[in-house]
Amino acid sequence: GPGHSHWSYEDREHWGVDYLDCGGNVQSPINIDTAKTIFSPQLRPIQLSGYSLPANEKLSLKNNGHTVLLELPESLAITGGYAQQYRAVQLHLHWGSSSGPGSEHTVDGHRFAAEIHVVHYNTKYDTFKEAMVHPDGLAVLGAFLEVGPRENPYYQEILEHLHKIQKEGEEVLVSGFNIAGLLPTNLKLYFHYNGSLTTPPCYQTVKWTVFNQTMLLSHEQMSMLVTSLRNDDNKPLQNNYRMVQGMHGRRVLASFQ
Ligand SMILES: NS(=O)(=O)c1c(F)c(F)c(SCCc2ccc(C(=O)O)cc2)c(F)c1NC1CCCCCCC1
Ligand SMILES: [Zn+2]
Repeated sequence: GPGHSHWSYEDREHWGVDYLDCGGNVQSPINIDTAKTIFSPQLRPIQLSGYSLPANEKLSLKNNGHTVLLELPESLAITGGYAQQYRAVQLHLHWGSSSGPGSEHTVDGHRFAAEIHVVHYNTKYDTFKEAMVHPDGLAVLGAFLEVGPRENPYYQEILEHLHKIQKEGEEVLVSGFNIAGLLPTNLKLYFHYNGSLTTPPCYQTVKWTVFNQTMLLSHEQMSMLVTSLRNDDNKPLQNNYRMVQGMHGRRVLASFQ
Protein backbone atom coordinates (compact mmCIF):
# COMPACT_ATOMS: atom_id res chain seq x y z
CA GLY A 1 0.00 0.00 0.00
CA PRO A 2 0.93 3.72 0.08
CA GLY A 3 4.38 3.92 1.71
CA HIS A 4 3.96 4.68 5.40
CA SER A 5 5.70 3.40 8.48
CA HIS A 6 3.98 0.96 10.80
CA TRP A 7 0.98 2.45 12.64
CA SER A 8 -1.83 0.84 14.57
CA TYR A 9 -5.16 1.73 16.11
CA GLU A 10 -3.61 1.16 19.53
CA ASP A 11 -1.25 4.13 19.13
CA ARG A 12 -3.81 6.31 17.32
CA GLU A 13 -2.96 9.17 19.73
CA HIS A 14 0.57 9.36 18.25
CA TRP A 15 -0.33 9.41 14.54
CA GLY A 16 0.18 13.20 14.54
CA VAL A 17 3.88 12.70 15.32
CA ASP A 18 4.66 10.85 12.10
CA TYR A 19 1.84 12.29 9.96
CA LEU A 20 1.36 16.03 10.46
CA ASP A 21 -2.09 16.17 8.82
CA CYS A 22 -3.42 13.75 11.46
CA GLY A 23 -3.14 16.67 13.93
CA GLY A 24 -5.03 19.11 11.66
CA ASN A 25 -8.36 20.91 12.15
CA VAL A 26 -10.32 19.26 9.31
CA GLN A 27 -10.14 15.65 10.50
CA SER A 28 -12.48 12.67 10.33
CA PRO A 29 -14.41 10.86 11.65
CA ILE A 30 -16.74 13.18 13.60
CA ASN A 31 -19.80 12.94 15.81
CA ILE A 32 -22.79 14.19 13.81
CA ASP A 33 -24.82 16.33 16.26
CA THR A 34 -28.20 16.37 14.48
CA ALA A 35 -29.29 19.44 16.48
CA LYS A 36 -26.49 21.42 14.82
CA THR A 37 -26.78 20.19 11.23
CA ILE A 38 -27.86 22.72 8.57
CA PHE A 39 -30.77 21.63 6.34
CA SER A 40 -29.51 22.24 2.78
CA PRO A 41 -32.24 21.61 0.17
CA GLN A 42 -29.71 22.30 -2.61
CA LEU A 43 -28.05 18.95 -1.80
CA ARG A 44 -29.20 16.67 -4.64
CA PRO A 45 -29.65 12.87 -4.46
CA ILE A 46 -26.40 10.96 -4.86
CA GLN A 47 -26.40 9.21 -8.26
CA LEU A 48 -24.22 6.20 -8.97
CA SER A 49 -23.34 4.83 -12.40
CA GLY A 50 -21.58 1.63 -13.43
CA TYR A 51 -21.99 0.09 -9.98
CA SER A 52 -23.57 -3.12 -11.30
CA LEU A 53 -20.63 -5.36 -12.25
CA PRO A 54 -20.98 -8.60 -14.28
CA ALA A 55 -20.02 -11.85 -12.53
CA ASN A 56 -17.15 -12.37 -15.00
CA GLU A 57 -15.44 -9.22 -13.67
CA LYS A 58 -13.03 -10.30 -10.91
CA LEU A 59 -12.20 -7.94 -8.03
CA SER A 60 -9.35 -8.20 -5.51
CA LEU A 61 -10.49 -8.59 -1.90
CA LYS A 62 -7.54 -8.04 0.46
CA ASN A 63 -6.82 -8.17 4.19
CA ASN A 64 -4.31 -5.31 4.47
CA GLY A 65 -3.89 -5.68 8.22
CA HIS A 66 -6.10 -2.65 8.94
CA THR A 67 -9.34 -3.55 7.16
CA VAL A 68 -10.80 -5.72 4.38
CA LEU A 69 -10.43 -3.81 1.13
CA LEU A 70 -12.28 -4.46 -2.16
CA GLU A 71 -10.55 -2.84 -5.13
CA LEU A 72 -13.03 -1.23 -7.53
CA PRO A 73 -12.71 -0.47 -11.25
CA GLU A 74 -12.81 3.19 -12.29
CA SER A 75 -15.96 2.42 -14.29
CA LEU A 76 -17.93 3.06 -11.08
CA ALA A 77 -18.72 6.76 -10.80
CA ILE A 78 -20.65 9.27 -8.72
CA THR A 79 -22.60 11.26 -11.32
CA GLY A 80 -24.97 13.26 -9.07
CA GLY A 81 -24.90 15.03 -5.73
CA TYR A 82 -21.33 16.31 -6.09
CA ALA A 83 -20.29 19.35 -8.14
CA GLN A 84 -17.75 17.26 -10.05
CA GLN A 85 -17.45 13.65 -11.20
CA TYR A 86 -15.72 11.16 -8.92
CA ARG A 87 -14.61 7.62 -9.83
CA ALA A 88 -14.24 4.64 -7.49
CA VAL A 89 -10.93 3.44 -6.05
CA GLN A 90 -11.84 0.91 -3.36
CA LEU A 91 -14.27 0.13 -0.58
CA HIS A 92 -13.49 -1.12 2.92
CA LEU A 93 -15.13 -1.61 6.30
CA HIS A 94 -14.67 -0.52 9.92
CA TRP A 95 -16.03 -2.66 12.76
CA GLY A 96 -15.88 -3.37 16.50
CA SER A 97 -15.76 -6.71 18.30
CA SER A 98 -18.21 -9.14 19.89
CA SER A 99 -18.21 -6.84 22.94
CA GLY A 100 -18.84 -3.49 21.25
CA PRO A 101 -19.67 -1.47 18.09
CA GLY A 102 -17.11 -0.09 15.65
CA SER A 103 -18.46 2.57 13.27
CA GLU A 104 -16.14 5.54 12.73
CA HIS A 105 -18.76 8.30 12.57
CA THR A 106 -21.27 8.57 15.42
CA VAL A 107 -24.71 10.23 15.35
CA ASP A 108 -25.74 12.08 18.52
CA GLY A 109 -23.06 10.09 20.32
CA HIS A 110 -24.40 6.73 19.08
CA ARG A 111 -21.79 4.37 17.64
CA PHE A 112 -23.20 1.88 15.11
CA ALA A 113 -22.02 -1.74 14.79
CA ALA A 114 -19.93 -1.09 11.66
CA GLU A 115 -19.44 1.28 8.73
CA ILE A 116 -18.68 0.94 5.00
CA HIS A 117 -16.57 3.48 3.10
CA VAL A 118 -16.58 3.65 -0.72
CA VAL A 119 -13.58 5.79 -1.71
CA HIS A 120 -13.63 7.83 -4.96
CA TYR A 121 -11.31 10.41 -6.55
CA ASN A 122 -12.10 13.58 -8.54
CA THR A 123 -11.60 12.89 -12.25
CA LYS A 124 -10.29 16.43 -12.85
CA TYR A 125 -7.01 14.93 -11.58
CA ASP A 126 -5.17 12.37 -13.72
CA THR A 127 -4.65 9.80 -10.98
CA PHE A 128 -5.96 8.94 -7.54
CA LYS A 129 -2.53 9.65 -6.03
CA GLU A 130 -2.59 13.16 -7.52
CA ALA A 131 -6.19 13.72 -6.39
CA MET A 132 -5.68 12.66 -2.78
CA VAL A 133 -3.52 15.70 -1.97
CA HIS A 134 -6.11 18.30 -3.17
CA PRO A 135 -8.99 19.56 -0.97
CA ASP A 136 -11.62 18.53 -3.56
CA GLY A 137 -9.70 15.40 -4.48
CA LEU A 138 -11.62 12.64 -2.71
CA ALA A 139 -15.25 11.71 -2.05
CA VAL A 140 -16.07 8.93 0.40
CA LEU A 141 -19.60 7.52 0.64
CA GLY A 142 -20.25 6.13 4.13
CA ALA A 143 -23.10 4.04 5.49
CA PHE A 144 -23.74 2.46 8.89
CA LEU A 145 -24.20 -1.31 9.34
CA GLU A 146 -26.46 -2.79 12.03
CA VAL A 147 -27.80 -6.26 12.89
CA GLY A 148 -31.19 -6.97 11.33
CA PRO A 149 -33.58 -9.91 10.96
CA ARG A 150 -32.22 -11.49 7.77
CA GLU A 151 -29.05 -12.19 5.76
CA ASN A 152 -27.92 -9.40 3.42
CA PRO A 153 -27.08 -11.06 0.06
CA TYR A 154 -24.92 -8.16 -1.13
CA TYR A 155 -22.69 -8.17 1.98
CA GLN A 156 -22.56 -11.96 1.73
CA GLU A 157 -20.67 -11.50 -1.57
CA ILE A 158 -17.79 -10.14 0.56
CA LEU A 159 -18.26 -11.89 3.91
CA GLU A 160 -18.32 -15.41 2.42
CA HIS A 161 -14.65 -14.95 1.38
CA LEU A 162 -13.24 -13.63 4.68
CA HIS A 163 -12.19 -17.08 5.88
CA LYS A 164 -9.78 -17.24 2.87
CA ILE A 165 -7.97 -13.99 3.82
CA GLN A 166 -7.65 -14.37 7.59
CA LYS A 167 -3.99 -13.34 7.58
CA GLU A 168 -2.64 -9.85 6.82
CA GLY A 169 -1.56 -9.56 3.19
CA GLU A 170 -3.78 -12.39 1.93
CA GLU A 171 -6.10 -11.64 -0.95
CA VAL A 172 -8.69 -13.45 -3.06
CA LEU A 173 -10.56 -12.69 -6.30
CA VAL A 174 -14.32 -12.23 -5.97
CA SER A 175 -16.85 -12.10 -8.82
CA GLY A 176 -18.51 -8.83 -9.76
CA PHE A 177 -21.93 -8.02 -8.34
CA ASN A 178 -24.11 -4.92 -7.90
CA ILE A 179 -21.89 -2.82 -5.61
CA ALA A 180 -24.80 -0.38 -5.17
CA GLY A 181 -26.46 -3.11 -3.07
CA LEU A 182 -23.90 -2.37 -0.35
CA LEU A 183 -25.31 1.16 0.00
CA PRO A 184 -28.80 2.31 1.04
CA THR A 185 -31.64 2.26 -1.48
CA ASN A 186 -32.43 5.85 -0.52
CA LEU A 187 -29.50 8.01 -1.68
CA LYS A 188 -31.40 11.27 -1.03
CA LEU A 189 -31.03 11.32 2.76
CA TYR A 190 -27.48 12.08 3.85
CA PHE A 191 -25.11 14.23 5.89
CA HIS A 192 -22.30 16.07 4.08
CA TYR A 193 -19.12 17.69 5.46
CA ASN A 194 -15.46 18.36 4.65
CA GLY A 195 -12.98 16.07 6.40
CA SER A 196 -10.10 13.70 5.97
CA LEU A 197 -8.90 10.16 5.53
CA THR A 198 -9.39 8.45 8.91
CA THR A 199 -6.04 6.68 8.67
CA PRO A 200 -2.52 7.99 8.19
CA PRO A 201 -1.64 10.05 6.14
CA CYS A 202 -5.00 11.67 7.25
CA TYR A 203 -5.01 13.97 4.19
CA GLN A 204 -7.70 16.69 4.66
CA THR A 205 -9.03 16.13 1.17
CA VAL A 206 -12.30 14.22 1.61
CA LYS A 207 -15.81 15.44 0.87
CA TRP A 208 -17.76 13.05 3.10
CA THR A 209 -21.28 11.77 2.49
CA VAL A 210 -22.77 9.75 5.38
CA PHE A 211 -26.15 8.24 4.52
CA ASN A 212 -29.04 8.41 6.97
CA GLN A 213 -30.42 4.96 6.11
CA THR A 214 -28.60 2.07 7.81
CA MET A 215 -27.65 -1.25 6.15
CA LEU A 216 -28.88 -4.42 7.89
CA LEU A 217 -26.84 -7.64 8.16
CA SER A 218 -27.79 -10.84 9.99
CA HIS A 219 -26.26 -11.54 13.39
CA GLU A 220 -24.19 -14.34 11.82
CA GLN A 221 -22.88 -11.98 9.13
CA MET A 222 -21.88 -9.32 11.67
CA SER A 223 -20.15 -12.02 13.73
CA MET A 224 -18.30 -13.20 10.60
CA LEU A 225 -17.08 -9.63 10.02
CA VAL A 226 -15.78 -9.08 13.55
CA THR A 227 -14.14 -12.52 14.05
CA SER A 228 -12.60 -13.60 10.72
CA LEU A 229 -9.56 -11.40 10.19
CA ARG A 230 -6.14 -11.08 11.85
CA ASN A 231 -3.87 -8.02 11.84
CA ASP A 232 -0.13 -7.85 11.16
CA ASP A 233 0.61 -9.06 14.71
CA ASN A 234 -1.64 -12.06 13.98
CA LYS A 235 -4.06 -10.73 16.62
CA PRO A 236 -7.80 -10.39 15.91
CA LEU A 237 -8.41 -7.44 13.55
CA GLN A 238 -11.09 -5.67 15.57
CA ASN A 239 -12.06 -2.12 16.62
CA ASN A 240 -10.41 -0.66 13.50
CA TYR A 241 -12.02 2.75 13.98
CA ARG A 242 -10.53 6.15 14.79
CA MET A 243 -11.94 8.23 17.65
CA VAL A 244 -14.14 11.18 16.60
CA GLN A 245 -12.28 14.43 15.91
CA GLY A 246 -13.07 18.06 16.82
CA MET A 247 -15.21 20.16 14.47
CA HIS A 248 -13.05 23.33 14.83
CA GLY A 249 -15.91 25.47 13.48
CA ARG A 250 -17.04 23.10 10.72
CA ARG A 251 -20.77 22.59 10.13
CA VAL A 252 -22.48 19.41 8.86
CA LEU A 253 -25.05 19.85 6.10
CA ALA A 254 -28.13 17.62 5.92
CA SER A 255 -30.06 16.94 2.72
CA PHE A 256 -33.21 16.43 4.84
CA GLN A 257 -34.98 17.98 7.80
N1 LIG B 1 -11.32 5.51 6.10
S1 LIG B 1 -10.15 5.69 5.03
O1 LIG B 1 -10.71 5.80 3.71
O2 LIG B 1 -9.33 6.82 5.40
C1 LIG B 1 -9.13 4.27 5.10
C2 LIG B 1 -8.85 3.68 6.32
F1 LIG B 1 -9.37 4.18 7.48
C3 LIG B 1 -8.02 2.57 6.39
F2 LIG B 1 -7.71 2.05 7.59
C4 LIG B 1 -7.48 2.02 5.24
S2 LIG B 1 -6.37 0.66 5.33
C5 LIG B 1 -4.86 1.44 5.83
C6 LIG B 1 -4.15 2.11 4.65
C7 LIG B 1 -3.71 1.08 3.68
C8 LIG B 1 -2.80 0.11 4.09
C9 LIG B 1 -2.41 -0.87 3.16
C10 LIG B 1 -2.97 -0.88 1.88
C11 LIG B 1 -2.56 -1.96 0.90
O3 LIG B 1 -1.75 -2.82 1.30
O4 LIG B 1 -3.10 -1.94 -0.25
C12 LIG B 1 -3.89 0.10 1.49
C13 LIG B 1 -4.27 1.10 2.41
C14 LIG B 1 -7.76 2.59 4.02
F3 LIG B 1 -7.23 2.04 2.91
C15 LIG B 1 -8.59 3.71 3.92
N2 LIG B 1 -8.81 4.30 2.70
C16 LIG B 1 -7.64 4.69 1.92
C17 LIG B 1 -6.78 5.66 2.73
C18 LIG B 1 -5.30 5.25 2.72
C19 LIG B 1 -4.44 5.91 1.68
C20 LIG B 1 -4.94 5.89 0.25
C21 LIG B 1 -5.73 4.64 -0.19
C22 LIG B 1 -7.21 4.90 -0.52
C23 LIG B 1 -8.06 5.31 0.62
ZN1 LIG C 1 -12.59 4.06 6.09
